[in-house]
Amino acid sequence: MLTIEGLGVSAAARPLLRDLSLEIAQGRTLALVGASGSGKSTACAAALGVHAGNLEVSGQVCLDGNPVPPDRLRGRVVASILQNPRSGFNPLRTMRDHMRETCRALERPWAEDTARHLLAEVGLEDPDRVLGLYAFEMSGGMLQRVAIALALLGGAPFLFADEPTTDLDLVVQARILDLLERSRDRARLGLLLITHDMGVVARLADEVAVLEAGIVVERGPVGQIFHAPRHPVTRMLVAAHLALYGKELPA
Ligand SMILES: Nc1ncnc2c1ncn2[C@@H]1O[C@H](COP(=O)(O)OP(=O)(O)OP(=O)(O)O)[C@@H](O)[C@H]1O
Repeated sequence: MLTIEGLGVSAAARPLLRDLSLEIAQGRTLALVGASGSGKSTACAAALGVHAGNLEVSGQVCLDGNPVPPDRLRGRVVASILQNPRSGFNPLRTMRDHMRETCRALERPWAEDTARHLLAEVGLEDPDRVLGLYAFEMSGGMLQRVAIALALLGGAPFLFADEPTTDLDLVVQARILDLLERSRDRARLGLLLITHDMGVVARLADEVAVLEAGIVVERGPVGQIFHAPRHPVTRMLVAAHLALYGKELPA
């Protein structure tokens, strides 16, 4: 069990996130949802110690009750898919170099077959060609998919995925959600899914926490969140989702 305990983030004494506590179990998906600017990405980055330098962070992340510093968490315990994938790639290195380096950093043997298989699983045709490409030769959606393959390559027991499917077309999106679901069910991956897309939440989440202005305002099992949302923000998110299907939230 991975627990985020009392995570607080502030910028120049302005609080962006207050006392966030979450539990992520292996084989389960916790969705952290909220409107744009509610603090979802800040929470994810701060929990992993990859936040901007001007932010002050308090709180801790524990694995089975034991605090783990962010540098020991990243990669080995928690893989991550963060927003803006292009910034995560070295322009002078090929995708093969990135995948090999990930294995080396995690002290895992480099297996090109596994890399190829994962690239095919995220829907990249011709994995051999992709392995030889540089970031500037690839679209944002392709890079997003390589970032997902890289996250799964290390075999960490937990994954923090910040809007993993946002820039992808619907066919690829469905494929990635299937892959995450399979990884969760077969490898017992514990997934923290950060999104504002309630369709993705409905598809993958077991539990949901709703963030507004850096505070969790509602949490519960996914069925309860969709069928009996209480907080106005939750109701707004669910109503917006239902409206896509021409449905309304009961009063
Ligand atoms: N380094 C920073 N310095 C100051 N304020 C910041 C910093 N990073 C984020 N913020 C502020 O924190 C708040 C939360 O931003 P965050 O990106 O976490 O929201 P979000 O819920 O992930 O939004 P989105 O869905 O649009 O990605 C915003 O008001 C943002 O302007």
